[in-house]
Amino acid sequence: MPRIKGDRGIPPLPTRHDRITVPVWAVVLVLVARLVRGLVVVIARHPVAFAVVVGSTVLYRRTGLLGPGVLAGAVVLVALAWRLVHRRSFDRVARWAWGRVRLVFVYRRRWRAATMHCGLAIQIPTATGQRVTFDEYFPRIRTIRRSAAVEALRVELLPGQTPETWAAQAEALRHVYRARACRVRADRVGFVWVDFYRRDPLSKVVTPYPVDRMDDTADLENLPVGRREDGQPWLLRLRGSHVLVAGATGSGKGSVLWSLIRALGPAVRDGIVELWVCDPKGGMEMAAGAPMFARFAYDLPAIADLLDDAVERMRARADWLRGVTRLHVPSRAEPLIVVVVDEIAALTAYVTDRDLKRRLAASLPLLLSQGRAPGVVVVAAVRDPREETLPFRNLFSIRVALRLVEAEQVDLVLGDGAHDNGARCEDIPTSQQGTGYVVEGGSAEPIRVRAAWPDDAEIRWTADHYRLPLTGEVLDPIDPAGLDGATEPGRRPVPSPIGYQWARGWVPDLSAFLLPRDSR
Ligand SMILES: Nc1ncnc2c1ncn2[C@@H]1O[C@H](COP(=O)(O)OP(=O)(O)OP(=O)(O)O)[C@@H](O)[C@H]1O
Repeated sequence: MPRIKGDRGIPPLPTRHDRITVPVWAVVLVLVARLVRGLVVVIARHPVAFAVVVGSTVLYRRTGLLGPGVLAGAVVLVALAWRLVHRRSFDRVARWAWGRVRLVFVYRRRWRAATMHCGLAIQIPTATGQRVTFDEYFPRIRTIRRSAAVEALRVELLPGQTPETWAAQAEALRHVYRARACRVRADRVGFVWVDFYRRDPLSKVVTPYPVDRMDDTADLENLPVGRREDGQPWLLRLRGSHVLVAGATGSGKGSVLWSLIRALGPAVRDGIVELWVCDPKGGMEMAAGAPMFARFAYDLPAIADLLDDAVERMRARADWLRGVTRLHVPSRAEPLIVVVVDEIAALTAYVTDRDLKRRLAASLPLLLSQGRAPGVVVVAAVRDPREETLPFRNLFSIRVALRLVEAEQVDLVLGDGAHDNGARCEDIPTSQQGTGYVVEGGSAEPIRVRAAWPDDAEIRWTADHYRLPLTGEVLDPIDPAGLDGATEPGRRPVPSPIGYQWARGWVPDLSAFLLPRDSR
């Protein structure tokens, strides 16, 4: 109901203004001033283009067609030489230049109409005595960034707009600019990035990345496991994160796990990562990587033991690190323990033995809630992400949703609103295995990714090339001054004739006979 006795002023009524006579010289002066202002703005916005136009015109006037022709030839030759000598810098500049061209001739050309028809421009009616006109305000494109797959516009929001206002119009903008997909990302306050995806770099199988040169702990925060929709590598931050991969049967969960294991190869070989692998599906899926695994269990009792040991190790480490650091630094003496579980639902929902069920129900949530800081992280795959099968899925900080059967499952895996934000996992074609969406560290925006596909030969090569050190190495005793390389008190260096880590995993666990009790 409109208020009748409010404190708001009465809106101005349209009135007919007095007719004012303006001298011709004043009109001409205003027009010239506007022209000069427009010219200055164009020069300020496009200095390079302006310089090129002026330079070419001057050259043409002085030399005829010869001058510009020679100049163009010289430019082409220099560009070719540059491309041959330093392809990377050439590509960067070429991308920038082509981006400017696209900005002027594609985006700016249709920008006013696009934003007006999508409701992203603002019209304020102004009435005079004779007619009603509108003051129009258009959002400004501040910059463009271009890669092989995506063109991103940084846009300044108009008053009253939020990133959600723009996200709601992403589909309409996609059609205006004939893009394959359009997504909106929030930038710093007052700005958004509007990403127009042109090519789909995920339509083809992604070949595994070279990982040979990864020998630094920093790499554990940037493990290349596939490709992102913008064509960049999909880098996974494993140190300090638990990872959940959900997907229907045949969606390619295995390729995510194997790409991750493969990326960890150099760290496994160097002893700064230990893989503790549980395959409740009988061991067939993961057995090929056994030479890399510090522990490998494929029946429920063994898996329960493995998880109990992981909890014990986590607690001991947490006691030792308390007050020293907030996040464990992996070292050869105290490696990052990566507990890989293929089909975690087999440990949470399908266990019938009451004792095992109790042990598993205790150890898994403990690892997930407390393991991050002391360097015991869990990477798990699941087919059915419902509450009944995976009650603690929110404890995973990185969640990947591959092809899913129902749209409702998307928000279960990636968090509320992910489906509305573009994660259409139910629409992923069955032929695009390994493709999905990832949400990291509480970000609301799902990123479309595809895992690399290491085939059987590649997995065999990886397992062989990055197998565990076979000879037990005598590790330095505790170094109280430095954390890196320090040994946890109570865990002593392990000399072993057959290789300590090897003995604890694939072949029967001989540590019970070989090692003193406190070092197990
Ligand atoms: N990233 C990928 N790129 C291309 N093809 C893939 C990819 N991942 C998997 N595939 C193909 O899809 C098939 C099924 O993959 P995978 O076994 O990893 O699925 P899954 O989700 O683990 O299935 P399940 O739930 O039955 O274990 C593979 O045999 C392979 O042919």
